[in-house]
Amino acid sequence: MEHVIELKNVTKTFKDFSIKDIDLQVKQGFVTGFIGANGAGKSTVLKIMMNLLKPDAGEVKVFGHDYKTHEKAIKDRIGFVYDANVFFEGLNLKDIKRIVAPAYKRWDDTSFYQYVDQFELPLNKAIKTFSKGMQMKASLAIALSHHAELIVMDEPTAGLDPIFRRELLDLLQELMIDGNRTIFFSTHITTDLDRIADYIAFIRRGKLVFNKSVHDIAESYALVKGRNELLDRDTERAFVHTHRASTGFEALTDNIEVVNDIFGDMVVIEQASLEDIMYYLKEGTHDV
Ligand SMILES: Nc1ncnc2c1ncn2[C@@H]1O[C@H](COP(=O)(O)OP(=O)(O)OP(=O)(O)O)[C@@H](O)[C@H]1O
Repeated sequence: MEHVIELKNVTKTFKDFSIKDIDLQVKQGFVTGFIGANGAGKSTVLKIMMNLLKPDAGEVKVFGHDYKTHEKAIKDRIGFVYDANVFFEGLNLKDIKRIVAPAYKRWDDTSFYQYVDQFELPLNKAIKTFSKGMQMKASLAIALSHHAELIVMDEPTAGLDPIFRRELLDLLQELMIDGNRTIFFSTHITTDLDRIADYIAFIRRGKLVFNKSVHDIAESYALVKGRNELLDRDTERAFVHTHRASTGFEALTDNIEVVNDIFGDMVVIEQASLEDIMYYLKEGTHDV
């Protein structure tokens, strides 16, 4: 099985927003980061992947199976982490463990208590008294304690302090040593992705712009800087988006060869960060 998650032509329409015709395949054994501006549709896609939301049209397959026939078997193999209150607020972590553990075939108590210890979580305090970061850690401890092959997370590092954030990324990297595991997570913190992501999926206004390896992204995109006089209607076509300032222009290209042909050494070409790519593609003039 090459792809653990496959979305085909997935569409979901809300009153003021829609997910349009999403085709997305998540590769097994890799970490894929899911990025996009606020309101681009990341949580909606994650919920569709988790069968918490039904698409209006299209196909969703996880581990090659359909939720209609294999919901329990699929969920057994996924650890899902998100920041909304998944748990009954009045309960403590011990109670929650008692409720959740029997639902999983491969629940591992030792692992659970190890994470509780490592994340310094109190077992007997009501979840509603937990800080946002502690709630995320609790959600993680549960998700990681049943040997999930697929870990799906909605902004797992949001609300975490920088030290724990780094520890979490290290932990996720350790989990990936088992070559069968797959991680798919959304984030706004692109430096997290620089640390651990193999693939990046980028969504803009409900449409998937790309799903590429970090290597391909580094090869495809570049930031170009030069004097404004170099720009005209023709030369500007080499760019996805151009930003002019009084001191000169800065632009994103997805075709470095063409930029080299047109401008030669009259421009400076630099590697584009994920943040640059997100910023320029947000306003981009054409799809890629
Ligand atoms: N149940 C719903 N009913 C109506 N509109 C919804 C519903 N759920 C989400 N939306 C709308 O869909 C759009 C996308 O929301 P979504 O939460 O998927 O974005 P996101 O990319 O996860 O954003 P953020 O980065 O801010 O968390 C938003 O405009 C939101 O208001």
